[in-house]
Amino acid sequence: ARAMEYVDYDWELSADEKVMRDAGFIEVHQANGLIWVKLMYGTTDNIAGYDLYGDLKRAYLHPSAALALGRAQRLLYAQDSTLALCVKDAARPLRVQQALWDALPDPSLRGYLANPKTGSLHNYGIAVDVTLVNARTGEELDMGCPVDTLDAISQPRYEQKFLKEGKLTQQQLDNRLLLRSVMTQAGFQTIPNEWWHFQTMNRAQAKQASTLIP
Ligand SMILES: C[C@@H](N)C(=O)N[C@H](C)C(=O)O
Ligand SMILES: [Zn+2]
Repeated sequence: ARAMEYVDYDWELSADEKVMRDAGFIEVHQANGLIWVKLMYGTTDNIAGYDLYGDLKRAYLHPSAALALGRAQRLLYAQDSTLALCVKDAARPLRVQQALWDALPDPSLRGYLANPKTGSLHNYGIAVDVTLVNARTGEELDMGCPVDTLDAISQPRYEQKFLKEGKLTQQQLDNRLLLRSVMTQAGFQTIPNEWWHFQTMNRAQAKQASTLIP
């Protein structure tokens, strides 16, 4: 056997990525290479206002969510090949969940974030925050508000009301509905508070099936 076959590529992975890989998580581009990834907590443009990820640059998910995301991208491509999914967050270490919780300006906003005491499905690699982009340029479609807008305008349960009040346009709602359609057909569940958040199982199932990333 040639020496190259024994090269260990661990040095390419950050400490978080090694933990995620050892937990059996899959990097989303292995599920589908057309998916865009722009991890919002790896920039300063997020609800905490600082970079929470450092050298964690790639998006990982538990296989149930990674494979479903690959299916969603294929469904989207079949429907409109000019669009692509864009992952804004995927597996998220628990310490980042705590940092987000601590950075929330107002306790009344905690409906938009899972309590780190119980853990988020993101901490198990079971949840993904995702939007639609132009497949060529990566420009995000108008969903009526950006991902992680901590306001009622983000909540799918109020969309019809906001449409009637003129606070959401039909095009913005159609964009959300297209995203929701491909994600749910692919096997994801929605939540009532956030148009961008999707998950493949509940917390009890996640505790059985997956690993909490510390
Ligand atoms: C903060 C937002 N991106 C998010 O992920 N919220 C859900 C509810 C979570 O923390 O699991
Ligand atoms: Zn989420």
